[in-house]
Amino acid sequence: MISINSLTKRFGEHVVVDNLSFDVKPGEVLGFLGPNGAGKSTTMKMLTGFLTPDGGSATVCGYDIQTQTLQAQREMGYLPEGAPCYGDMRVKRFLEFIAEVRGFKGAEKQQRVAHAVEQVELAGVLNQSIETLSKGFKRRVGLAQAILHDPKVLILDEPTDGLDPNQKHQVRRLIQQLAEGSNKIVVISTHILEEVSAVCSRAVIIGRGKLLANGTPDELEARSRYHQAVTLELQQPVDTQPLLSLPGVVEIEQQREGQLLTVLAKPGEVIFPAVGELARSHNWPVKELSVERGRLDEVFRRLTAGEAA
Ligand SMILES: Nc1ncnc2c1ncn2[C@@H]1O[C@H](COP(=O)(O)OP(=O)(O)OP(=O)(O)O)[C@@H](O)[C@H]1O
Repeated sequence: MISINSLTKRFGEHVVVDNLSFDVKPGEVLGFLGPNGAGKSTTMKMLTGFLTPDGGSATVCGYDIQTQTLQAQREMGYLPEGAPCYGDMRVKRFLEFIAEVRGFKGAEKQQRVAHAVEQVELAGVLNQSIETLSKGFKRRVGLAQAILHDPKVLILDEPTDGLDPNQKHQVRRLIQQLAEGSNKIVVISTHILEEVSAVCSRAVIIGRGKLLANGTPDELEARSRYHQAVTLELQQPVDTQPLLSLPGVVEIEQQREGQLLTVLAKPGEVIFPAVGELARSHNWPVKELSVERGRLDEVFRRLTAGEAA
């Protein structure tokens, strides 16, 4: 369990993390979202004991990160933003070094390194120096050092940043595998909203260091103006006036010269059956009719509008 209570950080006059509180429970993959400069990395650095808060507190698996830093760090794996340092080290030696720092020796050290190498598929580059690796492989090395000691909590700062779509997919699959069936906690910071839908069980959105939203992807999507919106793909445009007369319909958006209609519902209203019935009774040339869960990107943009630092 992670518990963050009124965490605050200032750089000079600038309040970067502002009275931030939230919890993460075992088994959760938390997406930590916010625009550039929102304070995500700073929060993660405080949570992992690399930066001292100016106010508030955080506990990881019951250990206070300021007064029981080493115990808390033992429970955590941390992938900082960017690439791992020690660029001139070979991958295998770097991982052995991290295993030694984590207190492993002899056969267990070798076994830990081998297991992490297998999990993130690094076998092909073990004897290559880190600085000569591609960005994707550097991220994998970072992930391998974070999971070496099989921590209960993984803190990953933009784990897929700069990766190509295949590598993004692989890293997301790895995060899912790590979280699946275990009671681990994974916290990933990201600006990529598809990542939240793909891997996260909950998302926290911050802006200027303040909490703006905390909910499951479904709950956040339900806050979208497109929640329960009905999309009609038509062979030719139709008179949309009858749609606007339906109770529960608030607005219609038209694209492709009227051949794609998005019918927006009033909050709390379900309009799909009525829209379907209206299309049928008017014999509209409908190619496709679908209902939306909501758009996370629109919720994110609305919540964080004007929040970019
Ligand atoms: N050591 C520091 N000294 C002064 N200001 C800092 C320091 N570290 C971060 N900041 C400032 O704090 C703010 C938050 O930075 P942080 O890196 O936490 O944001 P972020 O949400 O992780 O952003 P991004 O998505 O761009 O990585 C920014 O305005 C940044 O310039």
